Amino acid sequence: MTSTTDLPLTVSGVHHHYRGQKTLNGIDLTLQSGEVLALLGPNGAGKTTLIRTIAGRLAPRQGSVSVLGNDPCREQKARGHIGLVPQHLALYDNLTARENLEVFGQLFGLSGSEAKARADDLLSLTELRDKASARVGRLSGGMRRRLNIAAAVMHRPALLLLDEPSVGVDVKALEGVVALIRRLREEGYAILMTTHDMALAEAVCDRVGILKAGTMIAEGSLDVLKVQHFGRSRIVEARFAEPIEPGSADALEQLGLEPVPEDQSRWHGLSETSEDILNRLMMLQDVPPVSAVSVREPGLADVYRHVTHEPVAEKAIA
Ligand SMILES: Nc1ncnc2c1ncn2[C@@H]1O[C@H](COP(=O)(O)OP(=O)(O)OP(=O)(O)O)[C@@H](O)[C@H]1O
Repeated sequence: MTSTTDLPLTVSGVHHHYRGQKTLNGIDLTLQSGEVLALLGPNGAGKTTLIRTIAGRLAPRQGSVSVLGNDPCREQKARGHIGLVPQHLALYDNLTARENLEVFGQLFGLSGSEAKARADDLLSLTELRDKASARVGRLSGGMRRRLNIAAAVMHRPALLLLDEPSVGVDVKALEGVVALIRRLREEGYAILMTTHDMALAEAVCDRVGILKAGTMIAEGSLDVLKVQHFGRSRIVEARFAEPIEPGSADALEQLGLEPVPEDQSRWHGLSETSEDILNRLMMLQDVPPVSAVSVREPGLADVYRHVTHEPVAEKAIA
């Protein structure tokens, strides 16, 4: 059996509150080396509070956090096992990419020559070699995000915490961030990231945790969560030419459909045998014309909507 001392992260019964308002309500979590866990949840769910607690920036009111057997709040040694990339990037804009990495290396206790060698390796890993001498202020959002991730692993921590790694990164540049997270996972980093971006989470995570009002309401691999919440059913979705008026909603609800929370012209429901529902949908009168229908396997966005009863963020897909 793996003990707490071997694991990059063990969170046990963590509670936190701000001025009497509960923000974390008994969180349990473990993370193995080479595993990526995406922490999802609506605004204010407690994701950043949990990341800050794990990083040792906030003390839990109750419960404990262990990083390779050390408490990040009390033991400096634990902080040496953690790399943190905050949502708002922490880089020196007037220094070059290479200089930034070297400065971070020295802050983490590497010697000058160690920091140089490690910066070289990480410039290659992040595909920023040709930008090594460029000032950070001149780099794109995606490049800066990759560089900040590199800075956070200069000292080879066991645990990497990424708070909203897609912020400031456009859709195309996100591929570079995805590739980097995958490479770091292959190198054995345990990675915990918060995100609102379902596509990013689906692309890189081994497990998902969904927080709502400080409670972990779902946790597991995406495959397990899909079976738990949808069994063998698939998602049937109809897109209408116009939003549905209240008077037409009954007919759709009788088919077992409900509006997609973030888009009232899309209605969806679960079905094991989709043909029947599709035929009945086409026969409906007094509803606007159907412009598209689809039948698909549930994805992370569907699991998220199902357990949180909240819309998925705009940028997310499906
Ligand atoms: N410094 C603070 N003082 C008081 N309340 C706070 C503080 N920081 C966060 N909170 C509250 O704690 C709760 C959890 O906030 P947190 O930032 O952890 O959520 P989040 O899931 O990261 O949200 P988002 O997705 O919007 O970043 C919220 O109700 C928030 O208002």
